[in-house]
Amino acid sequence: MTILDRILREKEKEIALLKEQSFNNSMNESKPAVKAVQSFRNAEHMNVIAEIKRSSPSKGKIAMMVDPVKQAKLYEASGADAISVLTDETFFNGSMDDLQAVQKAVDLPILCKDFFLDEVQIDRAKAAGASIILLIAAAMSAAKLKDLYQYASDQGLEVLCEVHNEREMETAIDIGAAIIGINNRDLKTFKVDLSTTRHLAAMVSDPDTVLISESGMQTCEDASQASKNGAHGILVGETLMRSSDVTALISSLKVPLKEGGFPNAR
Ligand SMILES: O=C(O)c1ccccc1NCC(=O)[C@H](O)[C@H](O)COP(=O)(O)O
Repeated sequence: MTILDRILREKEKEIALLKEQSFNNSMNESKPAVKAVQSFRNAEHMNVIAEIKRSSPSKGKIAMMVDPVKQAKLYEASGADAISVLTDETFFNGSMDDLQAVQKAVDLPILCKDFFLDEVQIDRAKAAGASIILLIAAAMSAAKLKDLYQYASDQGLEVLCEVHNEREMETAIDIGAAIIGINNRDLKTFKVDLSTTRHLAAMVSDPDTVLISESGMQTCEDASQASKNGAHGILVGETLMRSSDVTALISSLKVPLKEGGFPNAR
């Protein structure tokens, strides 16, 4: 059984519990929905989605003692364009409370980075203040991906549709995903290969698609490579969490965006 299988099995239990509880959607005081990530394509510099990540299955403990609000404020002050909050408790030591606290503290769009398999999780993320959710193509059938994508869009949320291989990219394109995240980390083997972005970005021909290169980003050279490959944004977790100078790091990652977008969009 792969780590992704194990995570998804836990999620099924979490979903069953969520359905037993009833949380009050009307308590949501989230800011008005704006298509923030979709506007990434108009930027001149690389958009940085800075992640709050205490630990991970691949790296173990990263920053267990982090204060998510302090870290989020630092990200915002340093020029991050959005904040990703890992909300899974079992495998990443995150929580929905983290997301809610971060959302109240900053004005940036907030990505709820979790393993979504059901509408009830989308409702909960929205209620906590997320403006973007993640849908992982490897986690579900194409039909389910399409349904959850539609559901989240109907709720006014943006969707980062994550792919890791050609088949998943074809599915994301087929369902009309407006924002596609290319994960350089194979969620089954944990191997990180930044050339995944180059390889899969070449399949995209719709100039309106926003591409995000996810995982393994460490240096401005990595960000430049992602830009050259057509990414409009990068999602950075561990490197930022371990950095002693977040401001300098984010500034260095905001490299110029390649004119004309990704290779096939010309
Ligand atoms: O990071 C992991 O070990 C991991 C394992 C299994 C599923 C998902 C995982 N990570 C979630 C992410 O997508 C990353 O946190 C995100 O892309 C940032 O990656 P990094 O900059 O390498 O921390």
